[in-house]
Order: sequence, then C-alpha cells, then structure tokens
Amino acid sequence: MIQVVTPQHMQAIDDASEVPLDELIARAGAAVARAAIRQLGGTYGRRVLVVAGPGNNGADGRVAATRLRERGVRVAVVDALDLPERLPRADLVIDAAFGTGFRGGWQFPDVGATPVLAVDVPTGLDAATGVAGPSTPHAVRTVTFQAAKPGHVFADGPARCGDLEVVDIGLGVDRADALLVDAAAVRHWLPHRPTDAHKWREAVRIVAGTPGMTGAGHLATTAAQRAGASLVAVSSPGVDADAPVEALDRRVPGFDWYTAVLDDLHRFRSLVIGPGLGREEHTVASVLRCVEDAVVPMVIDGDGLFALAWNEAGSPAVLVDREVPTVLTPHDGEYGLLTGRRPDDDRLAAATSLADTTGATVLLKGPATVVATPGEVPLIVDAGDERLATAGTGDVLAGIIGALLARQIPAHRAAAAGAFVHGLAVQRCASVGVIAGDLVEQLPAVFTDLLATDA
Ligand SMILES: NC(=O)C1=CN([C@@H]2O[C@H](COP(=O)(O)OP(=O)(O)OC[C@H]3O[C@@H](n4cnc5c(N)ncnc54)[C@H](OP(=O)(O)O)[C@@H]3O)[C@@H](O)[C@H]2O)[C@@H](O)CC1
Ligand SMILES: Nc1ncnc2c1ncn2[C@@H]1O[C@H](COP(=O)(O)OP(=O)(O)O)[C@@H](O)[C@H]1O
Ligand SMILES: [K+]
Repeated sequence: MIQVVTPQHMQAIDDASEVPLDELIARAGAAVARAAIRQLGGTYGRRVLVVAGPGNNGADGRVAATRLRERGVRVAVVDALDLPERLPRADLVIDAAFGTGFRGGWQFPDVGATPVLAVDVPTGLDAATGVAGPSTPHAVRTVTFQAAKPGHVFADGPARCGDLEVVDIGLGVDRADALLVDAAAVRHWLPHRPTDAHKWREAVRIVAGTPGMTGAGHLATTAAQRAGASLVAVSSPGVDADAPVEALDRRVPGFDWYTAVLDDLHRFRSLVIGPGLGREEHTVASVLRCVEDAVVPMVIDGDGLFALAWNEAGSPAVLVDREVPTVLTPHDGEYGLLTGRRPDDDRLAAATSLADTTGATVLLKGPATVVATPGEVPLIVDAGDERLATAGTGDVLAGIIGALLARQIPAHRAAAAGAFVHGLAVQRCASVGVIAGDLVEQLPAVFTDLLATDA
C-alpha cells in the first residue's frame, strides 16, 4: 500500500534525515526528468518548459531541466516570479513553481492545451487537504516524493494531479499517517472459505428496511450474500410483504423487533443495522438497545446512525461500552448528526477523532473514503468514482462490510476491504445509468478477479 504522510510530518522526516538536501533535490529532479521523458514518449525533438519557483520545488525543476538537456531535450526554464509576457512553446510544461511552501496569491500562467507535469503538487493545491487554488493547473501527472500527501487523494487532488507517481528518494518514513488501500492488500486480507464450512459459520443478521424503504433492506441483504455471507437473515420492521425471497426472512410484523433480533443473535457472526430503517421513536429506542446488548460485530449505517445521534446519553457513551467491534459508516451529513459538526477539509482527522471518541471503526464516506480505528493506521480507499453517488449504494456497502465481518476479517480491514470491492464493483459497471443493484451483481466477479490476481 502507498504510504500517505501529511506535509507537516514530511517536513519533520526531511529535517531528521541524514541525506543532505542537495542530494534529495538531485534525486527528486532526476525522477521528474524520467517521468517527463515517459510522458513525452522520447527525447529527440521534444521541447519542455519548466516554470521554476524560488524554493525547493523550483530547485527540483531546475535539476530536471539539466537532466533533460543532457538527454537531448530542448528545455526552457522560466522564473515563476519573473514570467515572460509570452511563454516559449513546448510539448510539456513542468510545474515546479511552488510545492508545499506555497502561501497563495500567485497565478499559474495559462499554458493552453499543453500537458502539465507537476512537481510534488500542482501549484496552489493544498497538500494537506487537496483544496485547489484559483489557478491550480490540471496536471496529467504528478511526481511526488517518498509518500503521497492527503492533498493528492482528497477534494480537488485526484482531478488536479492526474496520474500520481510516488518516488523513493531515500527518506525513511518512520510511520505513515495513512495507507492507500490496493488490490494486493485486500487480496491478502480475504480469507478462503474453509473446507469444513457450514452455513452458520459466516451468517449475517440484518435489520433494514421499513414500509416504503424495503429497497434498502434488499440491497444490504443481497450485497451481504454476494460478498460471501453463508446465510443472511433479514428483518424489515413493519414489512409484511415483498421481503427478499433469497434470504431467510425473520418476519417481525410489529415494531417490537428488538427481542426477536436478540433472541437468536448468538447464531450470527455479524449484525448490520440501519439501512432504510426509518427514524421513528420506537426504532431509535430499539437500535440503542441492540447497540447495548448485541455481542456480535456490528455495522451501524444510515438510520442506525441517526438513532445513535438521537441518543440523549450522547452517542459515544453507548458505543464505548461495547466489547465487540462496531463499524460506523457515516456520510458527511450523518457525521454531522453524530458530532454536531460536518467534517472539515481534513478528513483523516475527522474520521480519526470520531473513532477515538467512540472506540469504533469509522468509515467516513466520500469520493475518497477514510477508515479509522483507535490504535490502527487509517486506511484510505479511492477505488470508486462519482457513479457511486447514487441512492442505495451505501446500503450495498453496509451489506458487504457485514459479510466481511462475518468472514472473520477484523473490523478495520473489513471496512476498508468493503469500500474497496464496492469501488471495484462500480468500475465494472456500464459507464452511465448505474443503479445500486448493479454493484451487487458485479460482486462475484470482483471477488473472483481479486483472488485470481497475483498482485
Ligand atoms: N521531503 C520532501 O518531500 C522533499 C521535497 N522537496 C521539494 O521541496 C518542496 C518544498 O520546498 P519549499 O519548502 O522550499 O517550498 P516551495 O513550495 O518550493 O516554495 C517556497 C518558496 O516560495 C516562496 N513563496 C511561496 N509562495 C509565494 C508567493 N505566492 N509568491 C512569491 N513567493 C512565494 C517562499 O517565500 P516565503 O514564503 O518564504 O517568503 C519560499 O521562498 C516540495 O514541494 C518538494 O518539491 C525536495 O526538493 C526535497 C525533499
Ligand atoms: N463523488 C463520489 N465519488 C466516489 N464515490 C462516491 C461519491 N459520492 C458518494 N460516493 C460513495 O457512494 C456511497 C454513498 O453512500 P450513501 O451516501 O450512504 O448512499 P445511500 O444512503 O443512498 O445508500 C459511499 O460509498 C460513498 O463513498
Ligand atoms: K509544483
């Protein structure tokens, strides 16, 4: 997995390093030159323009210019603080104006359609948060050093950075602030079903869906089944008809579902509670009793999170007392309900602080999803894309995580692996018109591919 380190932490690593700064800049510049040649598809007859600033980012760019000239590339270097009226024509612009030391107020020049290769970050992109400045270029590729920064992954980062290349320049990273989840890691986390498996071994209990919102229960249920649960029993409180036929349907016709669920919960390996459950007072009360009394790993999603937020004792109180893992899956609105404040631009910090106050695994949803658990290095999943911003995809995710918990994957990894396969599932879907159920259909193929890849 690619390490993610905050710019502040990277500065401390840099300061503690025994490698002289000149040497680091020489290595960084050489890596930028190599990336430029790959981007240009050769050297002969190619023209490169380097926009170089006054700091170390500019120094990286100037080294790259020297290396490129040595390889026969025609290179012009312009000073970011003294730009000519007309920029020299080029096949590639190297943005070495400013990196992590940018303090705003400088405009990147208009380079028209010429592709931009960014050094460390496209100028003006906040390396801590990914928030772009008004003139931050859209790079086709960004070369960064030693570790990715949060800014490459969150907010405007992915769109402004293009393809991200992380180059080892010989700085030892003492600890990562987060890890970017990849297929090799998830493959490693997924257990094989034992030969002596039986249907109760990886059974998932789901409480989801109410009249008018049965779709949520159906999506969570089928997702859990397709993600490898050996048996799924679903209760949709108040629903008498049209519950999914494939699942074992524990009908709970009245609203007093708490007793029915707790009754045989010992037979199940996980509990998913909340998708489409509604926000009635009796629902809130039953969710809270389940959180208190259910001694199985639990995913609390959607209206389950609403119930927690509604808890007069304060949501952390019921959660910290749990002796088995809990996964909370808030989007920004639900995070706001739970904490009183929507997450700010530092999403790693937002997820981590909620995990610390609740003792739970927190999966903070978004274009890049963060998974934080007390005592674990946070995980970031950026496998999906904007087609996931579709009603019901969160219900699918909750079901997948429930299945992975039942398959005995520890909560931190189960949540991240769930988000990762959820992202892979959308990648396999048609380019437009994706609905949440399509993700469920893709799951067997996603797992098959993951397990077949020799990554
Ligand atoms: N460990 C690593 O990862 C390594 C990282 N490396 C590289 O170092 C880069 C960070 O270098 P850096 O600290 O020198 O900052 P950088 O962005 O070049 O600019 C600071 C300069 O710009 C100036 N300045 C800022 N804004 C301005 C404005 N609006 N208008 C005018 N001036 C402005 C600012 O002036 P000041 O604010 O001090 O007055 C200062 O002089 C990093 O991104 C990476 O590329 C490698 O080389 C080695 C290993
Ligand atoms: N722009 C986006 N790019 C990638 N993934 C996204 C984007 N917007 C939302 N998602 C993902 O889509 C899912 C939406 O979940 P959620 O908001 O709970 O939906 P619902 O409640 O309708 O089921 C989450 O997994 C989230 O990470
Ligand atoms: K730059």
